[in-house]
Amino acid sequence: MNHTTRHAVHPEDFKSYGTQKLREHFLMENLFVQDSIEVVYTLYDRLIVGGVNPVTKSVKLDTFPTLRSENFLDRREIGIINVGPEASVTVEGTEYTLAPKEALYIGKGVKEVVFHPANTGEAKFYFNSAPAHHTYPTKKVSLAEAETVEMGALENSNHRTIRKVLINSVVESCQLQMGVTELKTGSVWNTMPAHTHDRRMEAYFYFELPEDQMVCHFLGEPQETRHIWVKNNEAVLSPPWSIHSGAGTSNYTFIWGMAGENLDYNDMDKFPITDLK
Ligand SMILES: O=C(O)C(=O)C[C@H](O)C(=O)CO
Ligand SMILES: [Zn+2]
Repeated sequence: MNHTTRHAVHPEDFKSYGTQKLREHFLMENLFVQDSIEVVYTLYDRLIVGGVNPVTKSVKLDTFPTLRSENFLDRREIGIINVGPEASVTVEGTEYTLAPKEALYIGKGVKEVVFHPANTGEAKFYFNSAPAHHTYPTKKVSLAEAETVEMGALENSNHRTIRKVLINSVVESCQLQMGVTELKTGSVWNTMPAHTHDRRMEAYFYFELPEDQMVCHFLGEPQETRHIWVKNNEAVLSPPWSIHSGAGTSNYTFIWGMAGENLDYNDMDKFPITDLK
């Protein structure tokens, strides 16, 4: 397992950041390394962002020094979404086969989680993990079980399907929420009108983006926005004071994950498009 730490940034300092510093603090590249688990430990609600790419062998979710716990999930919960071909995850001996984009919630206290290679193609799992003080049961969630909403319109280049897979109407969790948003062909804008939610931080992971295309991801306070160019299979952190919205040079899919003060997806402050700066 390889792990790095991201410290929290003050919005006043953020205003002075150039391209390199923005990328160092907010962009998460190289989340998939063969037969390894890549972990970014953030100081935003202590959310962990991770990627697993088991190819030649199964890979166990080990603890790492920052956690100072015997097992990764001793004081945490985790949400895993399959971003590769069908592949399975074993949780204390029970195997869960995940079709593409299916999700698995695993509660606090589980001692053993193992990610397995796919039968066809390269398995890839993306995960978010947050501190937890209560144990909720492990649950697999299919896309059909997700709370699904259609948003936007092709005329505004933002027609998309938001699937809330790990959300409190579908699965019990302490603070973690995750979902999968798919842009329709011809639509490129996500999360517009943009919003913030001071009560929760968020991370976006972009995938199903052609290798020669990119997403221009916008972040910052609504009247002090900056951008980061993001490639396929890369993630971006969004502090609670920041908008998180992107426009791709093609359509794409992304996973959003949140942790913080509440579990209320609709608790967000939307900004009129014409107020953005
Ligand atoms: O396309 C969207 O809009 C989203 O998917 C928005 C995210 O779900 C989000 O930002 C939740 O806070
Ligand atoms: Zn949001």
